[in-house]
Amino acid sequence: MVSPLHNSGQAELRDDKVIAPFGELAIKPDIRPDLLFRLSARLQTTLDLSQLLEIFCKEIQHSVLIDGLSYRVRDRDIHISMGRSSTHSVTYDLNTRNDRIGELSFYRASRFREYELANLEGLLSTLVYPLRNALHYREALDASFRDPLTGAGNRVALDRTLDREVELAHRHEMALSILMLDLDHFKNINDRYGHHTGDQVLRETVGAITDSIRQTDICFRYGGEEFLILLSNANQDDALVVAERIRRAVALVSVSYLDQVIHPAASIGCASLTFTDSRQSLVHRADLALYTAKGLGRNRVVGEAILVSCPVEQSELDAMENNTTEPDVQAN
Ligand SMILES: Nc1nc2c(ncn2[C@@H]2O[C@H](COP(=O)(O)OP(=O)(O)OP(=O)(O)O)[C@@H](O)[C@H]2O)c(=O)[nH]1
Repeated sequence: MVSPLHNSGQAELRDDKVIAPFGELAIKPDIRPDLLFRLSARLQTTLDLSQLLEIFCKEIQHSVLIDGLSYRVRDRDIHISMGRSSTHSVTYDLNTRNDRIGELSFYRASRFREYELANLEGLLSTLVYPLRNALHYREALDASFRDPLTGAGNRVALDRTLDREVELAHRHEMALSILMLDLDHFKNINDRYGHHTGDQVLRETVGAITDSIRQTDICFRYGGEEFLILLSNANQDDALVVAERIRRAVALVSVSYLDQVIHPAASIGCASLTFTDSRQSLVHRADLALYTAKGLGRNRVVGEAILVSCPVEQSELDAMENNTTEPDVQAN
């Protein structure tokens, strides 16, 4: 499985596999063939990164004792740890010819001996390809839950996430709010400046939204120019504060078209989970709040308190429909 070690200190795997660099190695790995065989068979059984590393961590103990390991892929925001981190560690930068597949560190209370490092490196050779496949799988999975234009979560992701979050919030009696955001007069932006500019506005809007929320909150593209923002552990007051922050951030978005600068505006409706809410009723109330925000003149945030204390008649909404602000356009 593993070629002899070169003087350069790199262990090269057959085909295109390379683990580099290993440092000054003089000792060849001495691993029982049955262990290598079983390890590589077990690593073929899953595409889940955590499971893969768990299998690896458990199986290699037959050859090298470790207290824990940690795997990190910096540019993909992946960090998985298991076991304990101890005083002594050794870190490998894992690569195939075409992919950098992250850093793997092993921890132990006592120093690693040379022959143990040689064995670790031999064992790593069985992990490289399965790890690369698991990373590709995770990438594909991520992509299938993302809107390709804006990078926001798509409807499939929304359906799965919202059901789960509503159930969890009910079970643990935790607050949960959603914001329904719709860009104002977006059709005019498309009509005047073209779809390409419209697309750019959508992308920048999602950037402004994600910069305004916590990492645990999620932005989904609900429809064309409509977004649903899921705020975990946020009650109505929290949600209104976040919504206003988002509204302001969207108003600061600027997209250039020839000598003009387009500033979009957004209307936002908020709804917070009650004991009796289902996912559908929660979304429906956020939609109603959004509808009210549009009716009240757009470019504003409306919470449920307004719906309760100041119901807006349909006739009023219709009258207000004709009296609204358009996207702001400035000439340079
Ligand atoms: N550029 C671009 N436009 C889109 C996309 N998806 C939907 N749209 C456009 O979004 C526009 C939505 O228009 P409307 O539903 O009339 O809403 P609006 O003009 O924003 O008006 P209000 O919501 O009432 O303020 C339509 O012109 C759609 O073609 C997209 O992916 N890219």
